[in-house]
Amino acid sequence: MMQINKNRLDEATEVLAEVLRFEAPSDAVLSDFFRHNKSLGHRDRGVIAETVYAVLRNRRRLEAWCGERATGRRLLLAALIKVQGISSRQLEGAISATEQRWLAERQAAVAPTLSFAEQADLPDWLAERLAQVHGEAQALRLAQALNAPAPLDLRVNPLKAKREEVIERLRADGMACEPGAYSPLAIRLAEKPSLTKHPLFVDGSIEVQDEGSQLLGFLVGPKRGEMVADFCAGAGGKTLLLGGLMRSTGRLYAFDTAERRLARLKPRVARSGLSNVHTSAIAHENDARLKRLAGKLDRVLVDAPCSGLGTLRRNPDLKWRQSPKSVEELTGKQGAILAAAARLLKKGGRLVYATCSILPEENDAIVDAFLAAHPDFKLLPAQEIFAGQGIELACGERLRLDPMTHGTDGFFAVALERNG
Ligand SMILES: C[S@@+](CC[C@H](N)C(=O)[O-])C[C@H]1O[C@@H](n2cnc3c(N)ncnc32)[C@H](O)[C@@H]1O
Repeated sequence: MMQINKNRLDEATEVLAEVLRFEAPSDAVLSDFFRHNKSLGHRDRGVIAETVYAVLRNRRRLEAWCGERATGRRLLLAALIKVQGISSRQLEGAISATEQRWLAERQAAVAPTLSFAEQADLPDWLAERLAQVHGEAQALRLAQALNAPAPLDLRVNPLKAKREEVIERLRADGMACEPGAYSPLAIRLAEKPSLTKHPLFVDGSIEVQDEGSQLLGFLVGPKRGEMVADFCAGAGGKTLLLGGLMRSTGRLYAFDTAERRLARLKPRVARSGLSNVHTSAIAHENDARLKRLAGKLDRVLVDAPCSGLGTLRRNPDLKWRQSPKSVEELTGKQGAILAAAARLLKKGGRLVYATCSILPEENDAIVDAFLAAHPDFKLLPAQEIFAGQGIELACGERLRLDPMTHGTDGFFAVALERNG
């Protein structure tokens, strides 16, 4: 049972006020806060982060429960009681007499009637959009799965270790874990221990990566000796997997427009033991540096910048930070990046378009428009690509993953082959 005290509650109140301004990603606001409050111990940090995230995940239901004047502080108290199962007695030493009276009054009040969007704990626009796509009942189940915390998944680096050995070692170290359901390299932990100092992490045998994200690497399916590009590599979660599947042979370009993100890839590449990765910051998707690669690559992954709404389990703030307007802006970029990346492929080469979004406008709509404008590309059924690697996943042509059905984050991906 979580231990709450006055200090933890006051610190959480302070950082939540900053988080609820939604000017920066919540994980960045929290890390910054902890960096400036070094006296907080590991446990304090855990409790504060968990409670802030409980508010972000359940904000609409908690606001309704609080009634009028749902301040950040009240939302925290509501989250402790309604989400984290703390009793008002346990809170007595941590809160004022006025707050105790307010809590007692709210607990005695009749439960409010919730709208569909409040039940789904999504902004109205997103709840409506998901209901249009899936129908209300299914949209509600999907929302509930997206509003729950994610498990911790690891990916084994095939250059350094075997999955069974890693599982054995983690279990010997007291960590309950199971092989992933789909990715041959995935391990799912029962809890969320900090692993950054674990010898297997330090020596590059494991990385933290959602199992769904791993499946995108298998859809690219690069072979030894090939020329491959990870066009939107970021900090390189997928680059590392692609490099491992290539057994560190051939050439793997990691491009991104954000130099700071690419910089975070460097130490990860060093740990992984890969020697085939070439990182390069580009100014935009039509950067002149890409010209010399036109028509030369065997495989290109476009892990496009997207709303991230498939990752609400890990980034619940995104549902409050995205809007129809931000999604529209992203769709323009996605189409342009896909068209530019396609030029790098040689005949017979494979292009994978992927997002961690659950919105058709960022997914099918982008691929359909691309296929209409590029008759020299055709879809390769994702299910067959997986089956060829011994991965059983009944996904048909286009891969759609979601936490409700697969226990992974929400992802969309298609594989396209250049024929002309
Ligand atoms: C979904 S993230 C990539 C995550 C990364 N592949 C991973 O697995 O960790 C999308 C990335 O696209 C990058 N990006 C945005 N615009 C771009 C462009 N025009 N060309 C290439 N990359 C771009 C962003 O900086 C961001 O790192």
